[in-house]
Amino acid sequence: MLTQTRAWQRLQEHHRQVSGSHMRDLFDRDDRRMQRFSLQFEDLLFDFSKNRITDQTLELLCDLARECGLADRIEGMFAGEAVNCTEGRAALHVALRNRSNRPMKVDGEDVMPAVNAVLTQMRSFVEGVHSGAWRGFSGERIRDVVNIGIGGSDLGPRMIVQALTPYHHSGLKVHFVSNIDPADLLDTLAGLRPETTLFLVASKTFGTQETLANAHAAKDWFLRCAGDQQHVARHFVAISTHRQRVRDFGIDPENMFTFWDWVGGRYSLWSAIGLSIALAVGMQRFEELLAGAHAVDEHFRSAPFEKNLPVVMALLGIWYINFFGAASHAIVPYAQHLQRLPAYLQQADMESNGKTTTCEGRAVSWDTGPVVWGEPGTNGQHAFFQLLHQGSRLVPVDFLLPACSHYALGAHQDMLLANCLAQAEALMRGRTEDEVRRQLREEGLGTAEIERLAPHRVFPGNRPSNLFMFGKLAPRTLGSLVALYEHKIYVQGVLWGVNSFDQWGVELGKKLADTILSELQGEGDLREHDSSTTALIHRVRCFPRRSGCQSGDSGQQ
Ligand SMILES: O=P(O)(O)OC[C@H]1O[C@](O)(CO)[C@@H](O)[C@@H]1O
Repeated sequence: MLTQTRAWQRLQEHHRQVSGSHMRDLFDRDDRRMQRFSLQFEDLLFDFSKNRITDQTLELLCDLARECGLADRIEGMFAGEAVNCTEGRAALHVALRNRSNRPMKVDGEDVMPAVNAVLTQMRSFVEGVHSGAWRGFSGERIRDVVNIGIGGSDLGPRMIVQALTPYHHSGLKVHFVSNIDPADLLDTLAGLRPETTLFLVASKTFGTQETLANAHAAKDWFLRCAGDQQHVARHFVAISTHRQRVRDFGIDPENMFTFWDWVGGRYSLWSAIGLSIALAVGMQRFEELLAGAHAVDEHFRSAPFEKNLPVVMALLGIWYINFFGAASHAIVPYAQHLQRLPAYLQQADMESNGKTTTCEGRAVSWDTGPVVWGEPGTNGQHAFFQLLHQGSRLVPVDFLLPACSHYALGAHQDMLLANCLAQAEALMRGRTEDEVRRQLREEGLGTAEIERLAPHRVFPGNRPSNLFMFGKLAPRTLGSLVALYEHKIYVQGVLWGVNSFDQWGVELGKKLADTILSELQGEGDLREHDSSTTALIHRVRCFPRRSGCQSGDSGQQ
């Protein structure tokens, strides 16, 4: 039991001792604080000095990890053990980026030959599309790629493709369609020509309602132009673990890129699910992404906990969630191209650790995964930073900051950097009442006005943040960053005792949606629902939307 470990008890005591201290004083007392609480990994600097920690905090947190058997659990994951305890599966996404090519085994079988074979298949496909050897049915080159997938079959590739915009292959645009809202597919298709469009149907299970419905609609759109079913082969490829369902859909298994059940959906961007990435930036860049992640895997496996980036990231999170009661964690990249990183990490973290049952089937009596959210800076400063600075809740923040831009535009990048550093400093240091009064006096305000305004202009500070700084956002760096977060999530799952690799919590809603869908489309009696759901279904049935929308009266179909 986590809460009965010796380290946990000592951390509780330690929390009582240090929770009253202010980071401002910790910095003032120790001008080497940044050096002591930062780690360098290749191009990445991880500054975690602006946290409410001392040397002892870190020691005790590492003790907690040791008492929870973290070292064995890390090895277990790399050894292909069934760490996904409810589904009896390995979670071996690290094999997908195992650039050392050392054997990695699942059920006694080395998976590397199969992993390498798919990479070879991806390379030849990507080269074919880029060179124009792979053409559409009319003989024209492929100009647009549409990835149809959702959740892990969308968020990772979408985030990476956007993050690597400066590396995009000219002449090819990659689009993503995920939502079952007809607007998503129709808006995307509106600008495309079937003759020059390639669809990637990305679904681990090939059974996801939204993806299949969108893929069928895309195929209808394509066939309305191409006519002949045999042309589908030049325009539709599947990425899945499920060969039969791919065949049933009408995609030749020749055009299928496979992966395996030991790859979790939200950990799958490194697999063939990353085909959209490889098409966007080329296979070499994709392999650089894998290499960056692999370097982190080696670090994660070998570095002592105190110097182990993902372990330290995870322990800091646990410190705030379990000892300070933090309920959420903000991800704020100061990089427009990392716009989708918060959404990606939302799934990675919340679908992994949004659980309250331990692997042994017991209810946890401690808090688990936080609400992960965020937006790029500086936009976020003008939206939610008010609450971060002066709100009643403690929200730890991760800042991600490329020191250099791929673009040159006046002083923009320096302004971006200055804003990020200023926010982190302000969150930490705050502004005392004395400082406020002094400033207001300097501004020439009278005593009464100072008294009135001072309480509003005090910043408590002592608000924790981590900061990742790196050079330009390059594929290798990005691969490392994503792998760091993946392992952070695993470490937290291990300490909380939950299975980070299943997602039973999304099943119930999916099942109910199937039932309600047939009720919306039928006229008969409803099954038993609560009075609210029943009334809402009846309300929907009354809307004239069905004839209008389904017949495509917008003219977009
Ligand atoms: O790749 P698939 O099988 O279509 O699943 C898509 C997503 O659906 C989920 O199962 C649940 O929403 C995710 O875990 C997964 O990434």
